[in-house]
Amino acid sequence: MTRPAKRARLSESADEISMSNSPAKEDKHSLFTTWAKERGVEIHNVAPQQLPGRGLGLMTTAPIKSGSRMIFIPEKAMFKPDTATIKRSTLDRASPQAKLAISALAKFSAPASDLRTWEATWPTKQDFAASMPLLWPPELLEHLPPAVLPPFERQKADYARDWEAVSPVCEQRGWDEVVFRYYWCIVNSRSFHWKPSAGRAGSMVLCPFVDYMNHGPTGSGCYVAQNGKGYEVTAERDYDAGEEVLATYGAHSNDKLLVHYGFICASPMQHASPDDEIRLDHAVIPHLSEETKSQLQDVGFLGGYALLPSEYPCDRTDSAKKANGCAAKCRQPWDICFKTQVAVRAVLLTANEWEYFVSNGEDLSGDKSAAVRKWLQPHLQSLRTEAIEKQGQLEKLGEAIKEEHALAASMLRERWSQISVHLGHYIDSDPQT
Ligand SMILES: C[S@@+](CC[C@H](N)C(=O)[O-])C[C@H]1O[C@@H](n2cnc3c(N)ncnc32)[C@H](O)[C@@H]1O
Repeated sequence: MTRPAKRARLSESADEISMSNSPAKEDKHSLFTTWAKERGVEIHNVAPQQLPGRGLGLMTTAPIKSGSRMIFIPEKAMFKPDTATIKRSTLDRASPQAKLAISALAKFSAPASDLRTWEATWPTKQDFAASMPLLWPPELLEHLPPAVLPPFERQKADYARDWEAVSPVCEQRGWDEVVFRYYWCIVNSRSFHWKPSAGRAGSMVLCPFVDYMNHGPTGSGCYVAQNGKGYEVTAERDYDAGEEVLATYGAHSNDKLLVHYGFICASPMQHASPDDEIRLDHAVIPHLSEETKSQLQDVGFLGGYALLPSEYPCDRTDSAKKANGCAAKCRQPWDICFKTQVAVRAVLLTANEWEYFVSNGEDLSGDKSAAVRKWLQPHLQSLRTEAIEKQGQLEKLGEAIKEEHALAASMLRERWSQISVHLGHYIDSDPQT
């Protein structure tokens, strides 16, 4: 996973911390590690470290065997929504995220709170302003790829609803929106869902120390699971000392990671994340007739079109796989998904032929893949051209824009580049060769 070099947190210089490099230094991360252990958090052979392109992350400090426990967070160490704050503020009906964010604001920001030892290790408001589209100015938002817009609009609506719910209590307590939004972003990027047993209600919680873990694609190298007593992180493979331990936040495409977490993963042609996809709705749907759209709607196949990395055995050596964070299988070539196959066949085939394909996944009379590819070609080429133009615009914008938005411009450029590269590969490749 590569990120632009500027991604080091704005809030701390790269040499300010590096626990594994200088374990004796009593910096805020050492203090927090001790604080967490005093609350029952078990930490085995991992420590936080500043990493280029991704803020802080967890590194192994010694070899770790597959199946061993790396971290354990007991329930008593978790930060939960504060019932008293919620009742006093009559927020019982607010969303789980609003409840946890307002509780964190009330408890972490209290002057004498010992939670400040934990808070000191978090990103700052400037870090979120640099990375989260929710906080970007319009001149950056106008360059969001179309596939980013639906999750982005949903997030904006969620935030607006939460702010509306909590604003009376914030006004009463003298907290402004900037402060609330900070804790909302913390909850958004660092919370877990805790449900210890079937009989007990679940809630969103913050978990100390494990919140240092960065994301890797599905199958990245550890299991994060809850048992009745707490959250446990176990090694999914053997680790050498000095490797980053990644957790999977979910099988998210880069479009979703950008909106929810403010970063994207690298997506090289042959070693892309198995979770990534290039959405094609914007390129395909405007070219479907109303009749075709309604035909697709009836079978639940209208929209959700994508170019996906397909599986092939990775040709890297085991050590290169490990070093590059490859999943067990790497992906190539990128190909259109089944829904796209169905949508284009709805344009090209008779009703009988189309229904046969929908039910059987193969063509009734001869393979129609070449015709599907031919129909798609000009539409995907337009999206590819848009992606190439966007990269040029973002390069210029990156030079002209304020320093604090350079990271955003560079992430957007990278995403448009991934779109143009994968589309180009599909458009230019000949499936017969
Ligand atoms: C749970 S925190 C992980 C710790 C965080 N890196 C820090 O400095 O505190 C989640 C945030 O880490 C960053 N992050 C996580 N995985 C990443 C990755 N693979 N590449 C770049 N940034 C990542 C994003 O800013 C994300 O919102």
